[in-house]
Amino acid sequence: MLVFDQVGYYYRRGQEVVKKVSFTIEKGEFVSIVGGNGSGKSTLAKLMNGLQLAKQGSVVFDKQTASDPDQARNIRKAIGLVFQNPEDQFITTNVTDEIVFGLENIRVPADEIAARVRSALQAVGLERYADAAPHELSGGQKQRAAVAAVIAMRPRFIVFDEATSMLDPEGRNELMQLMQDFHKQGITIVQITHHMDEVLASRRVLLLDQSELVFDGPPDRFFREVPLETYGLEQPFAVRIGQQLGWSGEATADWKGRAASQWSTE
Ligand SMILES: Nc1ncnc2c1ncn2[C@@H]1O[C@H](COP(=O)(O)OP(=O)(O)OP(=O)(O)O)[C@@H](O)[C@H]1O
Repeated sequence: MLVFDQVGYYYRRGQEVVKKVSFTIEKGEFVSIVGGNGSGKSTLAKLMNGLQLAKQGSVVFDKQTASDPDQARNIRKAIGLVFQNPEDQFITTNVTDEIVFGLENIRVPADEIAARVRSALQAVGLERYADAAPHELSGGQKQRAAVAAVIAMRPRFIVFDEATSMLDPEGRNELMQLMQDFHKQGITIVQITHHMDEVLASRRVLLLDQSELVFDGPPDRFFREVPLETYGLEQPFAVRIGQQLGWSGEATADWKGRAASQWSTE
């Protein structure tokens, strides 16, 4: 569905920030992308939806090639991006206008817009905040408004780029729950995260290190095989607590399972 083939990218010639990265993400997957600071995760997110174009290799989504400007427009419509700071995403002065702006941009017919706004607000639980200004919202609500603007465009695929990182625990939980809900509805989810607890909600982990893809596999293998500290990553909270309390690997594994089931779709 989304195919990266030997993708390379640099902002300045000679300083590659994505090096020969290849992977395929199938429809309906829930994937985490992790890696240390500056390893190239955000650049990868922008390459996914055609915001940036590969300098080497190719990015193809459902037979649309990102290097073709017309096809890139289709990719941008199909793949939504949610960023770290919802403040950066607000362009208008209230929640409804924000959603409408995106819909007009992709030329949704005028008679369809009101219904799309309603269902997007409902999806994120912000029906009562349709007329609110961004400063009237909490951090979590702002991020949910940003998600509403993306979901209203009916994307088939959403990339969350450290979207939980500025939220308090309640806001994080709400956003993780939304990701799970969208995933259940068949939307492909990619989350970029520094929180290893959040990785447990996904089914597959891609690890970037110094611009290269160095691991691609399920979370249980990731936590078993990858020396996280080497890559500037921390063990999930439950695992750290288990270690500090001197629990056995078995007990820790059990806690990992319980932490995962918090967000599990099964
Ligand atoms: N607009 C830009 N112009 C020049 N260099 C950039 C630009 N954006 C990112 N970089 C550089 O590209 C490299 C990869 O950055 P990127 O933001 O993709 O990494 P990241 O893994 O998302 O980092 P973090 O976890 O810190 O957000 C870094 O060295 C960064 O400084």
